[in-house]
Amino acid sequence: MAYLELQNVSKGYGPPSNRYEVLENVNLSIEKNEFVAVIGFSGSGKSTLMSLLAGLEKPDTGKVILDGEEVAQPGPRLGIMFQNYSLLPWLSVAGNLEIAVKQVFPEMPKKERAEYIQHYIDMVTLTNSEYKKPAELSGGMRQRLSLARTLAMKPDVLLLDEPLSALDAITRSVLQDEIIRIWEEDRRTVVMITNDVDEAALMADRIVPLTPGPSATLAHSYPVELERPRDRTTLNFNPDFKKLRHEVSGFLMSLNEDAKSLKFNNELTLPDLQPKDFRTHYTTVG
Ligand SMILES: Nc1ncnc2c1ncn2[C@@H]1O[C@H](COP(=O)(O)OP(=O)(O)OP(=O)(O)O)[C@@H](O)[C@H]1O
Repeated sequence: MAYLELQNVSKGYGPPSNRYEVLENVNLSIEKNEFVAVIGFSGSGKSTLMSLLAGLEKPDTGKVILDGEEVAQPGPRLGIMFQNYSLLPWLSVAGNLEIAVKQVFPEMPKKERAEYIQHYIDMVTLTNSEYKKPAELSGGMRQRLSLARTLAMKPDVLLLDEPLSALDAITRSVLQDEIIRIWEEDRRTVVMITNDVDEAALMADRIVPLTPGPSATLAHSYPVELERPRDRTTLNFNPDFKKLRHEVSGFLMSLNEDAKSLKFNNELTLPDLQPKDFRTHYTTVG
């Protein structure tokens, strides 16, 4: 039996007269300890998919199942890292971590908690920024803090919504390795959204494209059968990696073409009416 599952999930927004169907009939089965990368276009419904997995949104139809039980609300087993960071603005870097750690590990002694928090601050290279508030951090620093907070809570399932998108290439590589290390050591289950095929192939066991919206759905999976540990420096020369990248990118490009032609076909045809020349019908007053 799958560990985490989306069963025929559909979700839309708006009243029936003006409904926007974001996701339609989405099915996904994830094994325990699996690392799945979902890749898709902007606005296709990736964050909506994450919110459904996290129990923050309810599907209109279908079910989300974790470990045999329906996910009805958010809980500590499902840790989501949002794209918009959702940090508490009145708390420092350390404070944002502390409130999360206290919530999940209320019994942890104070000294151990301080060390634990420092470990995560160092991991995401925010050392010496412990007392800064979120408003004093750059976008990338906020993203790293948000990642540290999600990782420190040690949820069974890590739901990462484009966790590394705002980072420079070097920090991005460091944190990619860190996420892989945590996933391997702690044997978590990970669902990560990314728009980067190379990142997905480097990190995941499986890549699942999301088709463009409206009514987006998950396409067939691409298993990533590259040996671990994966070395980013040699991966570019690996024929299996090149083949996978070519296949996934080609599929995404074909989806994009389909989406464009869909939009073209959806263009409104206006009625063939000629405007009346009002001057010939009405005389002006005065
Ligand atoms: N609460 C909401 N109410 C109404 N429409 C919504 C709501 N949340 C999302 N949408 C719409 O659903 C669609 C998908 O949004 P979503 O944020 O899930 O996409 P995304 O793939 O994560 O986008 P991006 O890549 O730009 O972050 C968009 O058209 C968006 O406007």
